[in-house]
Amino acid sequence: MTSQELFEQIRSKRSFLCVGLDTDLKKVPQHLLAGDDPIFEFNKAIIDATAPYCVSYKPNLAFYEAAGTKGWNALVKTVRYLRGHYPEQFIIADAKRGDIGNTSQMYARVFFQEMDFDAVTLSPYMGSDTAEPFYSYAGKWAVLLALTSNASARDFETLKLENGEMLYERVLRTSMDWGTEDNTMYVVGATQAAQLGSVRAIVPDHFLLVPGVGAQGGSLEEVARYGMNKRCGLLVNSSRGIIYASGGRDFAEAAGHAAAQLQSQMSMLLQKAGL
Ligand SMILES: O=c1ccn([C@@H]2O[C@H](COP(=O)(O)O)[C@@H](O)[C@H]2O)c(=O)[nH]1
Repeated sequence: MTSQELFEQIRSKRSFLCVGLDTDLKKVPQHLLAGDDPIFEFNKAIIDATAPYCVSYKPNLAFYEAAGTKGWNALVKTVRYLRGHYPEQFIIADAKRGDIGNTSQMYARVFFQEMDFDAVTLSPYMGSDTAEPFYSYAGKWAVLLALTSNASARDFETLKLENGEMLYERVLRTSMDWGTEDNTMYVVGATQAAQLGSVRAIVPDHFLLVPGVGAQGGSLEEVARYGMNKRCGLLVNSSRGIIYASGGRDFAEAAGHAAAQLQSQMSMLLQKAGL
């Protein structure tokens, strides 16, 4: 998918919502646990309930890997289900990978060839050769961690370098030449909205993946105010706030309701920006 196609999806659905599929067996409603594949059944119900209100899904790999072989199989089925039933959705593997070149080639093959994700999150800190293999797949995206949503982001990401720029700013400046606006996105936490102006000064046209609204307390309005560009340029993720809106039999309906509420706010923000 190109950035223009993603923008067209955002405009037509009046939403820049990315639903996080952080499916934890301990939080899956009791009545699903007796089935053969509770993780997939949970995801399928969440997807069917939320798809009208979002343009993207982001399974976080940790939740699937933690469930072993069953978790991995459920992830494969989830991606296939999305591709088969909702081909317009942009699917992000939140895997935070990145390793020496030949190992990164294997990661790229898993996520882009074996599983057909659109994008993978990467840690850029080992340098350009760790991201390069991901760029050899046409139409696929690298989503580089820039300024993350957690409080300890300040341990390294906001450290000042010798010329006064912060480390995450150097990451943006250096890595913007690794790819293009059609295959590179950056992760910036919603809890870091005050820094979005500096981010946009460096990467005005790139898409940003913004986690941290909902459970982490980030403000959607502030993210839009400081981060939106002329083609929206934002995918705002919410995971727990949507998929665990209810822990009962009505979990999917409640998730649909939570997603619809965010979509309605996003629609107003898009309108306000003239998009
Ligand atoms: O800076 C980051 C990078 C990734 N994440 C991930 O996004 C979701 C957020 O989940 P919520 O339940 O909506 O808080 C989760 O998968 C994180 O690992 C992030 O939060 N911050």
